Amino acid sequence: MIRIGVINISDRASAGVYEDIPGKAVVALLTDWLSCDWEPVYRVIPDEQDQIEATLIELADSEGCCLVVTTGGTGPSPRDVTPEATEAVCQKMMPGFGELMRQESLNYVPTAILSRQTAGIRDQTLILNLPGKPKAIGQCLSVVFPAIPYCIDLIGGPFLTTNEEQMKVFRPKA
Ligand SMILES: Nc1ncnc2c1ncn2[C@@H]1O[C@H](COP(=O)(O)OP(=O)(O)OP(=O)(O)O)[C@@H](O)[C@H]1O
Ligand SMILES: Nc1nc2c(c(=O)[nH]1)N[C@H]1C(S)=C(S)[C@@H](COP(=O)(O)O)O[C@H]1N2
Repeated sequence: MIRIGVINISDRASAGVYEDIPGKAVVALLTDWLSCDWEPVYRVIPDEQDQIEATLIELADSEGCCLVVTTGGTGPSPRDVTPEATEAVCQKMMPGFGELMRQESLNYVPTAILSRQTAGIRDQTLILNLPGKPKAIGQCLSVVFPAIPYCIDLIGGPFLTTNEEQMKVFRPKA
């Protein structure tokens, strides 16, 4: 079974002050888009770098997720450390994901440039950061998702397929 990790990184969501709207939005979008069998591995944790790194490693190495999507903790506030934790556990960074998501987000908010969201590869897992604002989830994930299945192919992960009417992905011809 294909497994995809979803981690909401937020002090307030992990304390139960908020409902986890961003994490649920990620699961809902992937459910709409993916036509292959898959299951989410879902966590809600505070903005603690050690805990973020440990959860990313657990979902990649022990839970076997080919993709881990994080929400929140990408901004400039002192407790926003999601990009640092991502970089610490990845062998290779994929800066194009953050560049494209920020460019797209600028169509909605001038504060798009405040997100340091990025992506990286840990062995056979792609880790992707999204901002924590519920509205940002679809705006960011939909613009980068067309390249994600091929990225997972290239790192030796499972073959992700989508419902073409909902989400058309791109794989270059051999
Ligand atoms: N479940 C939610 N419902 C409504 N707004 C949310 C929710 N989660 C996040 N947000 C909004 O997104 C912003 C950024 O979210 P993020 O998770 O990065 O930080 P946060 O929720 O402020 O986390 P923390 O509690 O760690 O400060 C929040 O300030 C809030 O405006
Ligand atoms: N698409 C989109 N991107 C966005 C936003 C948004 O509302 N929509 N908010 C921005 C703001 S105000 C901040 S502070 C940063 C960081 O958000 P985070 O700390 O929740 O990750 O994301 C930015 N990117």
